[in-house]
Amino acid sequence: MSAPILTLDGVSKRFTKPLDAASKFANWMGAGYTEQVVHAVDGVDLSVTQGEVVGLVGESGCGKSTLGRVVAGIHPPSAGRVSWRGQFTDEMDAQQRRAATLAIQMIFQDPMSSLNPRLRVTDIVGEAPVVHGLVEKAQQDAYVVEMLERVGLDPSYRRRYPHQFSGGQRARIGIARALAVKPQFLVCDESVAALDVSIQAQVLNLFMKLRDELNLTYLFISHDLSVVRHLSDRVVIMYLGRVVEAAPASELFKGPQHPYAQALLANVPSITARKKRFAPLKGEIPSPLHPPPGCHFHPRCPMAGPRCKAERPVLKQIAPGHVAACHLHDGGVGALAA
Ligand SMILES: Nc1ncnc2c1ncn2[C@@H]1O[C@H](COP(=O)(O)OP(=O)(O)OP(=O)(O)O)[C@@H](O)[C@H]1O
Repeated sequence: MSAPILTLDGVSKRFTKPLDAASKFANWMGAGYTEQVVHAVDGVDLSVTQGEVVGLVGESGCGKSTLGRVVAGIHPPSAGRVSWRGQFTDEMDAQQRRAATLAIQMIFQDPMSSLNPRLRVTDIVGEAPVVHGLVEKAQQDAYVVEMLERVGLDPSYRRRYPHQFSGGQRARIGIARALAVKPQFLVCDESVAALDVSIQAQVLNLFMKLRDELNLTYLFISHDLSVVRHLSDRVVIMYLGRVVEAAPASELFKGPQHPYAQALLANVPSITARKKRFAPLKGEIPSPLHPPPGCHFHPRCPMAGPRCKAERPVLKQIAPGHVAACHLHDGGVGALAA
């Protein structure tokens, strides 16, 4: 296997929030709460190789977008390190950081809110490559035409504004804007979630065509397991800020090993129609303000034992390229480690 181009090593991201009304009231009663800390991402290790499509899945609020933003350099990690093409991002000089920022682009869910409504498409797509010196000002228009053609948009519409396009076309404008700075790695955050199913399929096909044409690598964030299954070489499952299982897509969908992954897959009718092997997921995801101790999933896990309440499971290899963080695969859930 080739060397990874992106590596996350124990990456965490915490956000501090001011006290809410309930906590302030509790303080008035003497509770002594200080600021609240959201543990959005908690000690994630991840490597991605050139040309890979990694699907990142999990319930709402588990930290997928935050992790994607750390990868794209939008959020600095609170702990741990990110390395891009063998170099730690916190050791890069300004020029190297700029190159990495251009190389890793993020495509967001809602193109309407991520495209400036006051700019014409030609400026949305063409400004950044000129600002970053990738294209001469005199070449900007021809370059925009090339980018729009690449994503399947009629370039004669380039003087229009975002609101004059359909949802699918706006998604393509967002993709053209990202491609215009010649990225190598795309973080797609729910990039097709807002689209009708038939348009989704077209945009997913475009992502795959671009991968082949431009040798792109993807971190594809989605809550939709059917989309991820269709697209990904490897799937990473997150629960409350942590990776609980990662495996080649075909292997994961055939035989998920972590009870959370099993429950998540059981919730997808298209995957479980023929075989009802696992019980669907029950209960609410706990708050990342107060994650449960030990295995974060233990309050909802049908297999949890005393060890799960006390000890954080680590990722263990189950098969080549297949890891899961569950005590069931690491000595059992029954007794506390000595
Ligand atoms: N800037 C921020 N400030 C404070 N809390 C944040 C911030 N960004 C995210 N969070 C919190 O971090 C946690 C993880 O959020 P995140 O958006 O990464 O999850 P997600 O899995 O992408 O969810 P969704 O699928 O709903 O987008 C949530 O509890 C969220 O409220």
